[in-house]
Amino acid sequence: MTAPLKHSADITVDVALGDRAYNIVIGRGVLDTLGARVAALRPGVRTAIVTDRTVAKHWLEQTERSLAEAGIPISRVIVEEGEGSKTYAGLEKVSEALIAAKIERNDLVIALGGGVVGDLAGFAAAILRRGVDFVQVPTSLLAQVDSSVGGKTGINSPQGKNLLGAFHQPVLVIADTSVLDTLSPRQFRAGYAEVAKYGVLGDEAFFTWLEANHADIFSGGAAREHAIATSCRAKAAIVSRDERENGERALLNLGHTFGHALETATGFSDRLFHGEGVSIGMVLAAEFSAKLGMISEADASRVERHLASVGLPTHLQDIAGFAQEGLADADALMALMAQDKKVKRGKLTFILLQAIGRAVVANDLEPALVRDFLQQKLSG
Ligand SMILES: NC(=O)c1ccc[n+]([C@@H]2O[C@H](COP(=O)([O-])OP(=O)(O)OC[C@H]3O[C@@H](n4cnc5c(N)ncnc54)[C@H](O)[C@@H]3O)[C@@H](O)[C@H]2O)c1
Ligand SMILES: O=C(O)C(=O)C[C@@H](O)[C@H](O)[C@H](O)COP(=O)(O)O
Ligand SMILES: [Zn+2]
Repeated sequence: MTAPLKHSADITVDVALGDRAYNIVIGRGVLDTLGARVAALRPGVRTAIVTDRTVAKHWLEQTERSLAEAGIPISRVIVEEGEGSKTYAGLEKVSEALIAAKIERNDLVIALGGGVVGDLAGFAAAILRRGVDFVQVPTSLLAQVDSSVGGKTGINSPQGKNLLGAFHQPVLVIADTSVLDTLSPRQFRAGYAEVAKYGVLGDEAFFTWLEANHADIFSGGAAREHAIATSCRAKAAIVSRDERENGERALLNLGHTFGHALETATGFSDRLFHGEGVSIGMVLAAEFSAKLGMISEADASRVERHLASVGLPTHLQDIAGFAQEGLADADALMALMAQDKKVKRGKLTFILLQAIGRAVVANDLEPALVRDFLQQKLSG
């Protein structure tokens, strides 16, 4: 039994990317330091905050106050919440608003929100006047542990997840853990899937720690900050070694080949949040690894048990409306997975497990093997 953690002072994690390096600042209340940090980083800058309606209701005033107190001019763009904004239409809305606000090349876009706002605002910043810097202020658990770090930005196509985008690193990430207090339990849980992912893919000791400490993470204890910082360190380390996913970074995609296909099949709707798709996808990846003889059935069950124990969906049948057309159909899911960005010369790439804490990139998998596995899961 480990001693309970105490709430720590702010934690800073460096993302070591040479001239694109930046800090992730994690802690309760760090949102109030945003203005001073931005002013120090970019004296005289003007900003445009991009956020969604729900986040604006809870956190826009405090964000604007911090910037205003540092004398920073602000304009704002507010989009609808949810994946419906991570679209061509959402990108047009944000881009045109930034142009109308006369955001110049040396100004800053501030993404205040979850992964949807971060990906959307980051992509708009990447293409506005061929590239404007941006700051991530992640407000969901998922965004604090994953999407705000690493510079993947983009939007969805009706044909697949994140099919349009750019690598565009933020210049600063401010992760105020107190903003998570207003996040819904279902959204918090969805974000937890990406936390567990770091343990499953590369850190068995962290996974074991999560098994013992998840209740404290969910109730807002000090374990929460530790989990967020550990996740950010893991992602920062991988991204700094392989910024553009030529190799090792693909490990961060554990569960996503299946998960993204499921999100697309459910129309990027509330039937399945991204983290929920990752949860089911991670279990499928573990079970597929077991079927291929790479890990034991017991290890695959251990992954499933932990995710299920926090209330995450872990089976295809857990998705609302599972029996509807498209989902319970192995060929349809195979067709969706064919659009995955890891596909090379038409061949699927999967992230599989050699152990809990040791994921590997598997290229060239025989499609029939994947299809048979899916068929078995769909009818099981
Ligand atoms: N770029 C990356 O590396 C990366 C990594 C993981 C996920 N993603 C993407 O991130 C998206 C999912 O992100 P998400 O789970 O944050 O979803 P999201 O951005 O839709 O946020 C979830 C919901 O919670 C609300 N919300 C956010 N913060 C809140 C707060 N503090 N209080 C109250 N409500 C709050 C939002 O309004 C929204 O309704 C997906 O599109 C996924 O593809 C990107
Ligand atoms: O940062 C990465 O790399 C990831 O794969 C993190 C994922 O959690 C995230 O969902 C990412 O957006 C997926 O990337 P994609 O390239 O498969 O769209
Ligand atoms: Zn993800």
